[in-house]
Amino acid sequence: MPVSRTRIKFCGLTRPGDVRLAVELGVDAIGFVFAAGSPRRLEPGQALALREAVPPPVAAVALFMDNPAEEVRRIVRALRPDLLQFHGGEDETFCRGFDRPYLKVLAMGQGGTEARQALARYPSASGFLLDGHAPGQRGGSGQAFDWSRAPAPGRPVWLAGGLGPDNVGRAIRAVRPYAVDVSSGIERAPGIKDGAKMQAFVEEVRRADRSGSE
Ligand SMILES: O=C(O)c1ccccc1N[C@@H]1O[C@H](COP(=O)(O)O)[C@@H](O)[C@H]1O
Repeated sequence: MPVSRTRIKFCGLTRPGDVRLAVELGVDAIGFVFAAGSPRRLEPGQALALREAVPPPVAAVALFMDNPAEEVRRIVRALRPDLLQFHGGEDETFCRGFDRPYLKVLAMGQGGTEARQALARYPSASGFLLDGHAPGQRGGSGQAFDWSRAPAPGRPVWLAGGLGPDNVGRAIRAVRPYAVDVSSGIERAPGIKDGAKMQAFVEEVRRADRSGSE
């Protein structure tokens, strides 16, 4: 039986060495944060240097949370990301206005969005990223949610929120997502990734993929 491969996205990288290691480990996507107030937010010059360290076919993802359209446009023009990720209250018209495929994030935390209704509001989304925070809160906080509430939208699901080497295997077996996304679970401090945790995360994903095909 063929091994189905769960894609991996590492997010919130701020150092070229972390980007290089992520590429060596074989991750599929690397996320750069432009959300205001985030400790992982990049300045434009820093972001360009990091983006240049992401070779095809690894995807560079630009993450926004209610940023003004003009700022998103400026970053898209300068960085040429492969994919956008919208974490805030952005509507469908906003999300599809930048000529790039995008993921819409659904806040799955307590009191969170009624996921099924939200899915229908974004027909142009390339996929949905399920995060553990409540609506209006920032992501990247390491909060998991009850995976049994994960919807099956018929479009790719990127599972996020509180994942790490210790629970990503269980998460994959519970949700069978297209991709898993991690930030704080592979960090030593916000924006400072930990090489051993990055490697352990990738190994656990591969292990879960192998066990799923047995
Ligand atoms: O990382 C941030 O600071 C951030 C800020 C605003 C919105 C989202 C943010 N992070 C993203 O949230 C998910 C889950 O992160 P975690 O693994 O639970 O720490 C991921 O996509 C982060 O990049």
